[in-house]
Amino acid sequence: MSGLPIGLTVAGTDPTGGAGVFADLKAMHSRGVYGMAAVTSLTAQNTLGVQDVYNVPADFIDKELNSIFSDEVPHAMKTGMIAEADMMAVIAEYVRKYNIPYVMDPVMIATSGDRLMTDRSMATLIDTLIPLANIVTPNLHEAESIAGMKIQSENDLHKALKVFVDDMGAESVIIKGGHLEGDATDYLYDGSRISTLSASRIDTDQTHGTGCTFSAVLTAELAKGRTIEEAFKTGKAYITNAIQNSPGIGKGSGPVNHFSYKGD
Ligand SMILES: Nc1ncnc2c1ncn2[C@@H]1O[C@H](COP(=O)(O)OP(=O)(O)OP(=O)(O)O)[C@@H](O)[C@H]1O
Ligand SMILES: Cc1ncc(COP(=O)(O)O)c(N)n1
Repeated sequence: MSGLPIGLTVAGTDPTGGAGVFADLKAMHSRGVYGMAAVTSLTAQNTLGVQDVYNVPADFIDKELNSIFSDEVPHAMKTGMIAEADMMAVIAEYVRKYNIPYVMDPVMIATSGDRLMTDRSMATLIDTLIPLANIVTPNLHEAESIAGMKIQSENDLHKALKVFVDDMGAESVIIKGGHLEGDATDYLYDGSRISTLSASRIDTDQTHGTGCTFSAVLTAELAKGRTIEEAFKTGKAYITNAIQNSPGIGKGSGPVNHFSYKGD
């Protein structure tokens, strides 16, 4: 039994380290959390886009997770890119069995526009993973696809938040406002109230992996035993700072700075 908090990410790779499991591990490390990673897909991608994807077979993902959980049970976990329904079913078994805090980032389309999840997996995502999640973290487009509605107003946004928790059974949801007009405002709903955190929009295209990084910080904070609300505050402060200090890597939409945030 480790004295160090342990966070697990179950997601795809980005060999340039801006998104996916490598970004998650950096974010967890910088929050003082020991990171573990089970890989769902290998991608050939960079800051310009996704060139190819190689899916890890579901039975091998099962072996990765069995290796981890039979040896040491992490204190919290997240999922990111999960391309296919059979992979989701395998991962859901471990979330159910070990019942550790679980952050579900429903990665569907990369910033570059490339698809990272098949359409036919949507029903499984809704039926098996979302009900197990302590926090679901869709961006605006993912929230529209999952809730099955257009979000064009504050009222729509409130309705969509409620679909995730009241109808689908997640403990809480954060709809991220990276793709809203105006300020970058994120909305948390926990079944009883809606709260928001806002940051001035930073005028930049250096946002590759913001969603992955944000959900990894939430996972790290839950691994330390923090509440959802505390994790949300840290996640928002961390990602705003990380975008502000982006290192300018690559020729396209570059990654954020995983090491610049120095808050508690
Ligand atoms: N230009 C920006 N200025 C300030 N905050 C931003 C900006 N873009 C995104 N964010 C913040 O970053 C976090 C991730 O939000 P976003 O909506 O970009 O998620 P995402 O689309 O899943 O990310 P990704 O780019 O990884 O797909 C949120 O807290 C959001 O408010
Ligand atoms: C392996 C992997 N997981 C997630 C994303 C989404 O991140 P982004 O939308 O910022 O490209 C990605 N590009 N690659």
